[in-house]
Amino acid sequence: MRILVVEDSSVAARILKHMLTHQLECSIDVAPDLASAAALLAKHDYFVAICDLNLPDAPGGESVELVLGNQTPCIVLTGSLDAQQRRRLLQMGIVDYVYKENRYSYEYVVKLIATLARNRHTKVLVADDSALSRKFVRNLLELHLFEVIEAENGARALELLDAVSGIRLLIADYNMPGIDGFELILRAREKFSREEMAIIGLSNDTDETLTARFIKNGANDFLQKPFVHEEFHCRVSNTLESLEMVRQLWEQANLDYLTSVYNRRFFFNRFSQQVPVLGQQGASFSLAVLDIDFFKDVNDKHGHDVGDFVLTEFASRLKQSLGQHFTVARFGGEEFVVALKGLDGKRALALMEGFRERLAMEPFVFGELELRLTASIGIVALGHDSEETLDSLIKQADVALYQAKTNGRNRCVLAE
Ligand SMILES: Nc1nc2c(ncn2[C@@H]2O[C@H](COP(=O)(O)OP(=O)(O)OP(=O)(O)O)[C@@H](O)[C@H]2O)c(=O)[nH]1
Repeated sequence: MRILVVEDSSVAARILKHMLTHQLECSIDVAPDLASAAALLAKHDYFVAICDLNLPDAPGGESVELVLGNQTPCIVLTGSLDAQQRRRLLQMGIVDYVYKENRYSYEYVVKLIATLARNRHTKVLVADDSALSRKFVRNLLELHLFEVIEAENGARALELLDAVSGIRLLIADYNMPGIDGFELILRAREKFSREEMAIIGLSNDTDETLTARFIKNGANDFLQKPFVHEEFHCRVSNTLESLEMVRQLWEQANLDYLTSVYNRRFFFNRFSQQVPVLGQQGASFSLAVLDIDFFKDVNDKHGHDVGDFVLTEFASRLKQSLGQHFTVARFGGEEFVVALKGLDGKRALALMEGFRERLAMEPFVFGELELRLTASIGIVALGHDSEETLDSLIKQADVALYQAKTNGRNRCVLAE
């Protein structure tokens, strides 16, 4: 990521350069005047430019015109701004303006650029029956580099939520024919939790109970139309920041810290209620417990770093070959578990045999080191009309695993 700082004060430019390079992965060019800014813009593509409004050879904000004319997103740095200048800059299409007041101003700039970099990969769905209103919201979102998708009514928004993966924010207008904003939010929340997608409601209705109703229906925030540029962006970025925090908390609670596959807690939450139901239904379900052979030797001979690498690589191979269809978890140490929903014992055994064989053939490479490793695997299938629980299945798979170990390791054993 390359950033242009157009700033005649060498102190301000130095502070910005220091903060940006330390906190973001980027390279910085500094232009102390308009002429050098023009030369740099002609030479490089910039992710964003930070522009001082008054330069010695451009006292009237010409640097902003130059940057925007070059299709580069522009953040304005200024000592002061009157209402007219503010309106003019926003109309010109700057990303934001920041007062050069104290170090927090510079921190704000760094945070804003980090947010812009994230926004490029963030999909936002705008559902509004008014084409004008949709365009206005789209323009504001695109200024902050979001990927925008539009829906002209609630039904279309629901279709798009199904068809397009990874939508992180839904902005829903209240007054829409057919499915209105409330119903859209209720139905969207049936599919997407608060960890997966944030929702902001919009309305030009003056009913003062709307905010509470939107939020009670599952929205994260609400904006009354007409709203100003700054309020819109603050609400959107606060909402997405909370979404990110919730996601991080969820990951800390449910993913294994070393390998990033699911942890024991997630696995039990997902399957302890499902297993008895599947048993009563007579559905096919198997469970495999995997344990790397002689893993202690890896730690003892090559150190914990290599041991950690082996665990991470093992988890990644397991996830790559099975994770798309089945749930892979690390229960602790070098023990992994896979829930094979839809597979009876015979098919589960064939699948795990395939994984075991590939594992044994492909060495683990860590720098100069090449390690040939194998795993022992215990498998159990849920019996028809059984009254099994997840705990009892794990115990049986553990017994099968023990047999695999005592029979010579590097093998799969299916529990009788
Ligand atoms: N590097 C690393 N080692 C771990 C971690 N968790 C557990 N271990 C080590 O894993 C080893 C487990 O070894 P054992 O259970 O004795 O089994 P083994 O050497 O794999 O032998 P078999 O299972 O009988 O083939 C122990 O040395 C633990 O210290 C971890 O997160 N990182």
